[in-house]
Amino acid sequence: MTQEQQTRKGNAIANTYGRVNNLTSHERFRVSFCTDLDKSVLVNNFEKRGWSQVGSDDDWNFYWACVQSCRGIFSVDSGYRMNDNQMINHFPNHYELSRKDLLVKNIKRYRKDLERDGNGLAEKAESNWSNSASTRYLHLDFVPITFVLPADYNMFVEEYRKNPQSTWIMKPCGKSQGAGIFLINKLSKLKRWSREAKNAFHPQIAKESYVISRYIDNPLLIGGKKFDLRLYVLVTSFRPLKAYLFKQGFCRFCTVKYDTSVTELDNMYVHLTNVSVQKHGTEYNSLHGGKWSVQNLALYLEGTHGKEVTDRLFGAISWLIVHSLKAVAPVMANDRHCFECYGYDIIIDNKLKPWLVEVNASPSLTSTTVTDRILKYKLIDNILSVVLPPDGVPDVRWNKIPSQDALGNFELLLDEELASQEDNSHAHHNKNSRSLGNRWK
Ligand SMILES: Nc1ncnc2c1ncn2[C@@H]1O[C@H](COP(=O)(O)OP(=O)(O)OP(=O)(O)O)[C@@H](O)[C@H]1O
Repeated sequence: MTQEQQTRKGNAIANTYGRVNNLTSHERFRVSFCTDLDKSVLVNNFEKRGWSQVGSDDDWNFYWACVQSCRGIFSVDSGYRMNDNQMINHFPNHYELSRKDLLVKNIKRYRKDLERDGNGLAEKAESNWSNSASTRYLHLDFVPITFVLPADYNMFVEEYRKNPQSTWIMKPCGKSQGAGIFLINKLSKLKRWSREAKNAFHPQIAKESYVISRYIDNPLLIGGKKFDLRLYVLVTSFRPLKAYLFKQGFCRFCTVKYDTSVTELDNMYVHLTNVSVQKHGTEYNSLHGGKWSVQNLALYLEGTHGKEVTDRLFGAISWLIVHSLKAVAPVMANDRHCFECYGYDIIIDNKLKPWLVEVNASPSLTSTTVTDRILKYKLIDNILSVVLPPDGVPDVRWNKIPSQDALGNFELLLDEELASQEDNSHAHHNKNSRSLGNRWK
């Protein structure tokens, strides 16, 4: 940032403080917003609230930023200090949750910490994956076994040799929308790729790191097709953890029937559920966009597997989300100006076990269908009413306790502050767990 930009920013902040100090009523405070994303679901929501748009170098109160801008704002070099009437939609180090390699690293550390403390959650048991006995976490086993390449190459080979029949999925850590992803079922394929990618596995010269994860090759299929779940989770604080789950998630279906044969291994229309991949397929239907609401999924599952099983699955999904957040909470910079809406990608296997595939810090706000647009508009509307105080003016001094009405389609997933205020927090947790399965209805 240039000297001049810094001075302008400093003035802007001083102006805002001045305005706040003289504020006698909400009417006198015109909220100004700034956004890097030209999305109607965002801008319409801001304008509906009577907010006015300003540039990022101006005096903003609410910034819906892309992660790059956010990095700039929080960088030490920028010298930027936010005032009490400014809020932004990312935590400074959200990548601890949203980067594929860091998510796995944090979950591994979380399990180890719990194990060291003798916590029952870290209980282990012998498991039989692909007929080879190994020890697995009983409860905290919700992320497919993953290694970071090139760093963990030797560990990966060791694991691979235990189950040479299994399939693995390679994903570049810094990309999204299915870019650069491929499946492998032979070590030789990985070695060939490494040679062709010019020393991709040489730690000193590797340009990009990858994660390699066990491929969930037994996904639950509906109509013979693979799908994943996109759920939205809003976090308003990491310490204490306050998280909300949006009840209107959806399933994203592949356009081509699932097929595990080797000949289809490179067919991404069979294996990757990303809309950005599927929309290029000849079978893509732009009316429904290959999507199903999570409510439809629940009804389908209740019909095919029964209510109890369905409730248990949704309870397990909520549980998985809570523990992924707890895993990163200690390392998150808990800046009170920040909130974040994460896009959780979950695959359900044919034993109805949910697996966490990825967490997105900037879930797509592009609408591929009319239903999509309505859903995303509502999502933003509800996010705003949860993160803002009742008068609608950004203020980080607010106690962050939204009213029941303000939640809209969000449901409280976890509020550690509230839980610790309960006389018996254990009883509170059990009460919470029991209701988890019902929160999607
Ligand atoms: N371990 C796995 N087992 C089975 N399928 C997987 C696995 N990991 C990823 N996939 C499939 O690949 C798709 C892309 O994976 P992922 O979401 O991790 O990558 P991405 O390119 O970063 O996508 P996004 O645009 O959501 O960020 C998933 O939506 C899922 O369908």
